[in-house]
Amino acid sequence: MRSKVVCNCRLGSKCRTGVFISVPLRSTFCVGTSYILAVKVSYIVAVIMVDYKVQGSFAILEVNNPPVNALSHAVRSGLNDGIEKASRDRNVKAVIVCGKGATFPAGADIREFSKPKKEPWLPEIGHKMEKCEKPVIAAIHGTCLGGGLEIALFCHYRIALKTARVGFPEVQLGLLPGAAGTQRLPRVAGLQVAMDMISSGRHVLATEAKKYGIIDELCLKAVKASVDFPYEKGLEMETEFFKQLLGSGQSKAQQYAFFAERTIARWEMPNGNYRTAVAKPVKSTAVIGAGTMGSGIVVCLLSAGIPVYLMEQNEKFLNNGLKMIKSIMEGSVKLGKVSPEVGRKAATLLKPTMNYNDLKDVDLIPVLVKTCRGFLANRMHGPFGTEGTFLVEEGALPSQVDRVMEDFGLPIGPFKVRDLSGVDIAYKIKQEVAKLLGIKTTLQTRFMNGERYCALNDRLFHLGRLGRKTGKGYYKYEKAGGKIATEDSDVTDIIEKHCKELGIQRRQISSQEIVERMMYSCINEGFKILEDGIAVRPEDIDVCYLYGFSFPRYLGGPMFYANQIGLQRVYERICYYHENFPYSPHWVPSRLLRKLAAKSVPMNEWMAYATGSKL
Ligand SMILES: CCCCCCCCCCCCC[C@H](O)CC(=O)SCCNC(=O)CCNC(=O)[C@H](O)C(C)(C)COP(=O)(O)OP(=O)(O)OC[C@H]1O[C@@H](n2cnc3c(N)ncnc32)[C@H](O)[C@@H]1OP(=O)(O)O
Repeated sequence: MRSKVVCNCRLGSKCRTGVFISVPLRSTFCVGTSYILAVKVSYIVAVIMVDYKVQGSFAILEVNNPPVNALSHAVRSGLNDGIEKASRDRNVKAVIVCGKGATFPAGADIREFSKPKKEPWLPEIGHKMEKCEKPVIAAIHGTCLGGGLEIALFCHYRIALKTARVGFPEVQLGLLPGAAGTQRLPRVAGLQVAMDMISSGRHVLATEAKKYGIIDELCLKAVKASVDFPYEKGLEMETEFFKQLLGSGQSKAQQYAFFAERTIARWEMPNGNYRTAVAKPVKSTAVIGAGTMGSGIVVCLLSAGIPVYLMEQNEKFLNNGLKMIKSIMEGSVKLGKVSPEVGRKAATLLKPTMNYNDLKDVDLIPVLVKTCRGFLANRMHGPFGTEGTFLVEEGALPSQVDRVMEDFGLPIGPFKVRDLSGVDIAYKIKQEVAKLLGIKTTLQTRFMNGERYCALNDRLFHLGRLGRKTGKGYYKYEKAGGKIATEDSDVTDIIEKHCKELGIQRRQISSQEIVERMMYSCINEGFKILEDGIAVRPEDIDVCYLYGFSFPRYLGGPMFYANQIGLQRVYERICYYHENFPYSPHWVPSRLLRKLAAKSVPMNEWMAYATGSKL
């Protein structure tokens, strides 16, 4: 006589599933519940992530791997077993593949990319589905992405909810679809649609996707193979390209960026955290100051459909700000960043004023903090800007520095940025510091408060070269307010005159030195920021750079970039520059970096050394 089995699923003794898995010393679970059998003893006994059910003459393979049903090894094994079982079962006439909960599988399990690879592979499972003599139907809802879409493309039929989204976002991870997507999508949707979907990834603007040169090229080659070669050969080529990309630093950085964005959302503060925080409705706002930053904030608020007062004391500045906002909003509509409707509505939501009384009932006034050292982004970017100017003083030209940094991956070089934000802004910030220190600078000043000082920017300011707005700054422009930067021999003359007056011997400066001095100086500051507890993890800094400075995603962020270079190397170069430039405090090596470099600490353990005890 069989003893009665009590199942540990939600139904307990009422469970009538009849197929059980025993977990030694612990429990018994039925197959087909929504439970994932992961036993928290020293080993995992069984993991079921595809529920197999037969309803009438349909076998249902329901992927059950919350939250996004990623195609982990356990899911792949479940799908593989499921399709074999359904093929054998005489009562089954058709097979449905679907996802439980929020979505159809949203792709391969990205976390597994950095682990030892385990069969069965997706293409193998897909081919089993395709060869199955019974119709296999993908029932799609939610986000059917990457490997999920590839599975769907292997099925004989695809049905989807109207609200479902499909796509190949691999490009955002520095990859291409690796389970026949590049071969099957063109056959289903045509070459043009396939190329567009694969190279844009749908989640990125096409303009950004263009930056992923190598991926574009491999995507193109793989998709082209779908027309030039038989399916098997095309598949072989796709696998080869996928492996190449998976091993690339670019893909690793993009995978890191994906998880970093999610990690930083789990913030903790002394008074609460991301779970306990409650959003307050914001119905009206005000921004004080119609300069570049204020106008930028207004644009963000208007794009989110929030009414905003723009407050300025000076009418001319107010009108300039309004013009700038109008032009940015129009540009955003043109680029498809905001819808034409939002663009039209923006005009009604924006209320210019010169009267503080208008602001008395608004819910929110963003505060622009004016501190010289800054908190995170500005503090790290300080050395970056300073080193740029020093490089020019020593022998580089602004256009050379910009070109090198743009080649490195920045969307716009530091001197073009300075022309954009205004040479006068940089000048006034320096003057405020000098005033605080009780120092009066001249064009001959080389040290301020014991630190190296470069007065080149001051020279441009005094010559009225304030940047784009005056039609000339570090570059010349087609007109005041123009956007086309052209090298200007007058700037070279100004730099040479400056060096001659101060007795500075100019020298050839290599691209490597430019990248190192620009990047390592701000990375060093980044480690000091971690040391000071201003950022709680390197991901905070990296995401700040990805969004705040459009740092190239394929480098992950400055801290990830440092990790990829190797902390030992970065530390050595910082020490070298510290020796050569002892009057620049940003080259004093971070203690945290020294410790991490000496012990080769992996990035996910850095913060254990930042808390003081190990420092
Ligand atoms: C060397 C030998 C090699 C041999 C190779 C030969 C065989 C080749 C086989 C290759 C197979 C390739 C298959 C395929 O082509 C490649 C891929 O599929 S890559 C993955 C593509 N998919 C994606 O990039 C989707 C990423 N996810 C999202 O965009 C979003 O998460 C979402 C699905 C739109 C949902 O968004 P939200 O609702 O906002 O939820 P979150 O984003 O917050 O996510 C919730 C939670 O889930 C985690 N997560 C999401 N997606 C994945 C994933 N694909 N893998 C792992 N984890 C994922 C996310 O991190 C969140 O968790 P948290 O980080 O908060 O803990």
